[in-house]
Amino acid sequence: MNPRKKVDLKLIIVGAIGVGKTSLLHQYVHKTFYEEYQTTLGASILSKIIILGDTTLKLQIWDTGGQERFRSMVSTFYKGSDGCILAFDVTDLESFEALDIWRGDVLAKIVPMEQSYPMVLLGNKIDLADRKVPQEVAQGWCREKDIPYFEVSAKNDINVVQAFEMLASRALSRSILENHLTESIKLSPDQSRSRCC
Ligand SMILES: Nc1nc2c(ncn2[C@@H]2O[C@H](COP(=O)(O)OP(=O)(O)OP(=O)(O)O)[C@@H](O)[C@H]2O)c(=O)[nH]1
Repeated sequence: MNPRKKVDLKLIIVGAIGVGKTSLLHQYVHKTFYEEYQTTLGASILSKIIILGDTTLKLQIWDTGGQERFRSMVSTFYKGSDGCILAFDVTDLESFEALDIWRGDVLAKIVPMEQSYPMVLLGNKIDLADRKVPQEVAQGWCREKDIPYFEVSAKNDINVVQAFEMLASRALSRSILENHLTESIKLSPDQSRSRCC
């Protein structure tokens, strides 16, 4: 039997203050949820190992604070990431309206292959009654950008695993493609020599 391939991926979770980024990550990694709110100062990292097909993936997930005063500082953590979870709170219209800015900040740090950089959008807190952002509006935003959309609840553990693992799977495909391209570039000088001599 072939041993499983091992791949390390760096993922980030980004969005406005208080939308539930830390809660989503804790629900995904530790299956826990805390009602009390403790803002993230800068960034923190959690890891999780998962198996996708014939690959063991070590996910290193960077949780970034959504406070405006940290925006420029946290954007330095986006570099080298393999994929991004954008999050907003379905009961907080401002957090949805800020998504273009968060997305722009992330893409500004991603080189090369910006076009294929994997993102997913999570509309969190769907367990609450006072929704302000209709599902169709969020779906429309995603359709334009070709980003998958998940309605989630960190509190009730709705769709959390599905969303993280969709991103992990897309990030893995992109990383395989990038490695493949890098290998072909490394090979090409020898190949051209063997052709001419
Ligand atoms: N009802 C409900 N509350 C949630 C949910 N997710 C998070 N919360 C609450 O929302 C508050 C903020 O959650 P955090 O996970 O700290 O939010 P954050 O986006 O990491 O916040 P910053 O680090 O300040 O940017 C906390 O009181 C959480 O308990 C959810 O799915 N449903």
